[in-house]
Amino acid sequence: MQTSIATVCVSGTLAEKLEAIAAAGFRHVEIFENDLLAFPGSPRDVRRLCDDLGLAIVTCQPFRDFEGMPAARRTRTFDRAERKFDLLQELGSELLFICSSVSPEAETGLDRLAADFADLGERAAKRGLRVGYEALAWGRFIHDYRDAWEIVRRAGHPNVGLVLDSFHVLSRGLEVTSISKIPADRIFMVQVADAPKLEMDYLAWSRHWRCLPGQGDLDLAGFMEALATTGYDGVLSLEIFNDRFRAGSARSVAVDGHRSLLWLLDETARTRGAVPKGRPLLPPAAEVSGVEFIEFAVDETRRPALETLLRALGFACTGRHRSKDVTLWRQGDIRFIVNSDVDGFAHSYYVTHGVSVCALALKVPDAAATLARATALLDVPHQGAIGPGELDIPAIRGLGGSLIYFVDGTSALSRWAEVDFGTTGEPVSGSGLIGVDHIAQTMQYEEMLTWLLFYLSLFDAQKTPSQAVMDPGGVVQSQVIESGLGQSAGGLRLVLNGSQSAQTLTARFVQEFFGSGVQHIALSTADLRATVAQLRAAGVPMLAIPENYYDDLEARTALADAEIDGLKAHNILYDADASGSFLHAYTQILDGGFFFEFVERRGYQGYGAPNATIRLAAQTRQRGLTVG
Ligand SMILES: O=C(O)c1ccc(O)c(O)c1
Ligand SMILES: [Mg+2]
Repeated sequence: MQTSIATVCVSGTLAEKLEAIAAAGFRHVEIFENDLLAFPGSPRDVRRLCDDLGLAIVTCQPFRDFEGMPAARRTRTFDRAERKFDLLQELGSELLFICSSVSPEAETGLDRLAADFADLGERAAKRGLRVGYEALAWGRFIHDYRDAWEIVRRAGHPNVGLVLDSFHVLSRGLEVTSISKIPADRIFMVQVADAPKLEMDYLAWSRHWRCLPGQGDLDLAGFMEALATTGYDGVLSLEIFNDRFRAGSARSVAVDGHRSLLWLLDETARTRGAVPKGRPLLPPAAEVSGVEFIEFAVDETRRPALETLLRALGFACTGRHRSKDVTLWRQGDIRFIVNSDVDGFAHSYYVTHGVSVCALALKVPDAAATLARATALLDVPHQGAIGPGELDIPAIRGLGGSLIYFVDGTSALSRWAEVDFGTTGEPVSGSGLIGVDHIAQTMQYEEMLTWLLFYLSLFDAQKTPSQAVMDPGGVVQSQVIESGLGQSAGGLRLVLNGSQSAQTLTARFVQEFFGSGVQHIALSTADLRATVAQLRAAGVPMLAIPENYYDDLEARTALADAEIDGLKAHNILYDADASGSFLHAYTQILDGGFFFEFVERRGYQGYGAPNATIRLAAQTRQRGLTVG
């Protein structure tokens, strides 16, 4: 299939849209009618623009309210279609795209509608053009692709075919098995869009809430599977009407769009076990089995404070880099790197963001294959300066320009700590911390779908339903991404947070950090009370939780009084789900808006979301922030 995108998906003028679409690697484009109407040049100019950018125009759509017009209007409607044929020929496109009528004047009857298409097909054939028919989910009479197909079938004209649009099929919950019975050469074009599951009318849902494949809840895999069964090998075009995309960066949406299609095609080929011609399978989605290390960027002046904190948290400096001003800190299975080297990536990250997490290293089965997959999905590889004898760990750009390194257990990369660092011999006493439980990244609200797609397409990972969390300054959207269910379960847990309200802590972080980045890291322990007691004794500033919270716990849970007193004494929050219970506590917000969380999971699978409001209010109080 050939990937394509409709100009309606991205922001800007038509020229800007086309430029962004070509820059993202597309070779086919659908011009949306309004973009053409608003363009201050002739259709031939648009064609030239596309030619120069290497873009073929698949269609200029839609053509509305064609079929079923009463006799008095029929001639005029056909004249309108002839004018559209003229336009298409000027654009160098051969497909007239008709969406099902919503006209109050339209009449129905499958044979009656088929006759209109047969006549139009004849006119199209004379010009070497074709006519495609799409059932809109809110079409007056035709809103089911199976009816549209029946009309196309009865029209019985080789120049009349069906257009499928995943949104119109899946939003109505239509079965997709009938797609697999349609002959491939009768399908003239396919559009894809995902969408979150929402209870609203089809038109508003479609015009504002469509999103890229993988970002929503529709069963696109099932749709693609049925389509692939037909042997269809034509155009697969994104048609996304989305308010966020309209306000976002055209370049970024176009790249995300291309990525989503490459991913969708790869997933489809993979589940079918059939590799399409000219499109080799990508290396498989990486199963992340853990966080290998987390790297902090600092400078000489801020380094002592960070080291004091790490020591108080129970970490020991176990390694010193052989050629750079970089140290390795360990406790349990947690490895932190503190980078205050004045050359290189970490330093430039520090200059922009201050003390911050500048890189994450993830444990994958095959680091080279993961880098190859990332590159095929249009990620940007990063090549840092390599010191003598030092390992070259594969890396790509992640959120806010930070890095994601890939480390595997099979190549020389597994020995990065010994190769790059000399040991200090410092023993680790520890505070009971065992591993990295999850990493929370704070970003602009508009970027959330980008990073959701980024992680879901690169890694073997799932999303859980997005949650709205109340901050004293507004609403924060929170999106969890977790690595697969098999061996890598729990290997990667990420929480993406974004907010449209300027006064939330989330939004303030993005402002003060000068961009998006890691806002907190949650570390696990088997005994949170003991860990917190030790941290407090070592002087770690913990976040104070109000009494009322514990009174409420007493009222709504079956926890014993003594247990609640223990939680209260340590400022520990509590949650439970069907699989177990969860204790968690936070440091105060530290330098740069960053903080740590400490968690004890007792079979529990969530993230303490019901407590997020309490935590955000406590942090707002800690920082003396006012809202209003
Ligand atoms: O919202 C619409 O009107 C509209 C137009 C053209 C399409 O292809 C479509 O799916 C929807
Ligand atoms: Mg459509």
